[in-house]
Order: sequence, then structure tokens, then C-alpha cells
Amino acid sequence: MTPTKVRVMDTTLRDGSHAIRHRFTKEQVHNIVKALDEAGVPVIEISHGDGLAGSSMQYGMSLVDEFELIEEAAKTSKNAKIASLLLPGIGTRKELKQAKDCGISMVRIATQCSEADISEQHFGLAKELGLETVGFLMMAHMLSPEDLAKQAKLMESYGADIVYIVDSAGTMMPQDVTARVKALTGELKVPIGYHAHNNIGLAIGNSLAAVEAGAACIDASTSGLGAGSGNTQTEVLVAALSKVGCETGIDLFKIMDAAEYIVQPMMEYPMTINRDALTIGYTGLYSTFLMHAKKAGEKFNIDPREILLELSRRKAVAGQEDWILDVAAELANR
Ligand SMILES: CC[C@H](O)CC(=O)C(=O)O
Ligand SMILES: [Mn+2]
Repeated sequence: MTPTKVRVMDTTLRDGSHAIRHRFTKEQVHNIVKALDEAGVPVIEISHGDGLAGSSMQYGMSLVDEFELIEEAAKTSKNAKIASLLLPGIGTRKELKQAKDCGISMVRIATQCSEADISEQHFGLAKELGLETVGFLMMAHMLSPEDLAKQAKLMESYGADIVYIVDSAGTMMPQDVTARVKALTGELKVPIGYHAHNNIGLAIGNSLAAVEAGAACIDASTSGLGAGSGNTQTEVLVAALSKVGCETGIDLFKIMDAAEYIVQPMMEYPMTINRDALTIGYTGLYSTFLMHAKKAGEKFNIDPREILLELSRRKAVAGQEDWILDVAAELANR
């Protein structure tokens, strides 16, 4: 039976950061947070696209210091919780404390799906700081539902209040999502969330499948702004969930207007399923590799699809962005 309520977490200002090369300004953050908060979005995530302290040569430099942006978001929001993403190894205890001082009340701790054990200390500190905590298991298609549930249980044991299944590659079929949500809800006491990418055109369908299977939280991004072909579109999700009798507390017309008049004018390109994004979805690669592969392709005069296919053969995962240039250079020398 479809649950009657779902908690939507909007990641326009975090996953969306990848699609605008981490160039959000304070004014844009102010306008997006104001519009989302007034529409009733309960959680707004903000940080560099690769999480706290992601601003670097490897992942892309932020235009504006993310802590200034987090502070602006926290100052602007009247009701929505402000959250940040943290990848252990990129973000450290120092940045987590700093983000808390800037006003976050939730942290989402992300690891490759088979490496939950590296998140224990970060959950510990987040709990000490009084934050709501989310475990974020990336590239979740790479593990069987049973093995994913074991990793999710680890995060629960470290103090995660919610655990997310993250389809970083936008590669899952609805039955893959259903099997994973059921495996996790069967093993864990805490609520389960689902984060989609639209590289194979299934972000909305898979999000509905996740809810139907028992997910209590769904990630979305206004206008879909996100890595690869973008995420589940917040405004479309609100409409679709409402049609299956599931309430989000988000005003459909206000969020539609936020998408059309606030977010779309900021987008550098529309969220489409082009050949490179579809290659990512089809082969199960990390969505954030899209922009890096395009840049490397231009630099070495190589078709980005060839670079992506080679990365897929090598089973590259999050954190191996420096490999993209190496692979492009190797292909150019062949
Ligand atoms: C670590 C950055 C990445 O964009 C996290 C995420 O949203 C995903 O894996 O899909
Ligand atoms: Mn994502």
C-alpha cells in the first residue's frame, strides 16, 4: 500500500551545484531557499556538489565559499531544515563543526555503498553536535539488496536516523529499487530514503517505486538540476505523489513557479538525456563523471563517450575523478 506521507529532501543547491560547475552565488542561494521554503519544502541540502570541502582542483572550485552560502541559506529559511552532505575523507570533523556553526541541522554522510565502515566517527560527531543524521550509500546498484542491507545496518548502528539508497548512476530499473527498499526496510528500524538520477529516464518512476516499496524519504531537485541528466524533479514528484494519494506538504503551484522562474533561468543547460548521460546510465557509472569526461574530451580531442566507456570497463567509482584525465590521455596516445 502506498504510504500517505513522504518527506522530500531538495538537493538543488547541492547535487545541482555539479550542473552549474559549483558557481552558485549568495543571491541565487537566497532566492532558491526563499522560494523552496515558502513552497513548504521540508529539507534543503546545500554544500559543494561533492560535499563539504569539495571545492578543489580535483572536484571543481566553488565560486563562493560554501560556508557563506550555508549561512545565507540558514538565515533565509523560516521552516525548512538546512542540510549538508559530507564524504568522509573529503570533508573532515572541522568542516562538519563549521557547517553546524553556520546553521545546518542535518548532515548526510555519504560513502561508496560497500564502505559504510568509514563513516562511524562522522556519525559519532554529528550526534554529539545534535544533528539529525542521514546515511547515504552511493552507487547502490553495485551491491545485491542483501549486501546493501548489511551496509545500511552498519550506518544505523553508528547512529544514522535515516539511510538512503543512492542510485548515483541513474542505472536502476524499478524492480532493482523495489528489491533494495524492501531489503532495507526488512532489516532496519530507521526510515529508508531513495535518491535518483535520470540518466535512463526513470527518476520519477523509480522514486514512485521506492515509495510504493516503503521508502519514507525521497530526494529531488527543482527543475531536476543535478549531475548527469539531473535528479527526480521536485515539482513533478510533488504532482505525481499527490496523484497516488501521498502528501508531501509542498504546494504544487509554488514549487512549479520556483522551478520555472527561479531555478530555470540559472541553469547553464537543460537537464536532458544526451548520449553521454545515457552512456553513464546504461553502463552504471557515477553521474558526476559527465562534466569531467566532457572537459577531458575537449582537452585531449577524444569523444567523451569513449572515455566513459573505458572508465566503466575499469569500474571507476566516486573519488576517482583524477583517473578521468589519465584515461583520456591514454586513449589519445593509442
Ligand atoms: C559525492 C557527490 C555525489 O554527487 C553524491 C550523490 O548525489 C550521488 O552519489 O548521487
Ligand atoms: Mn546525486
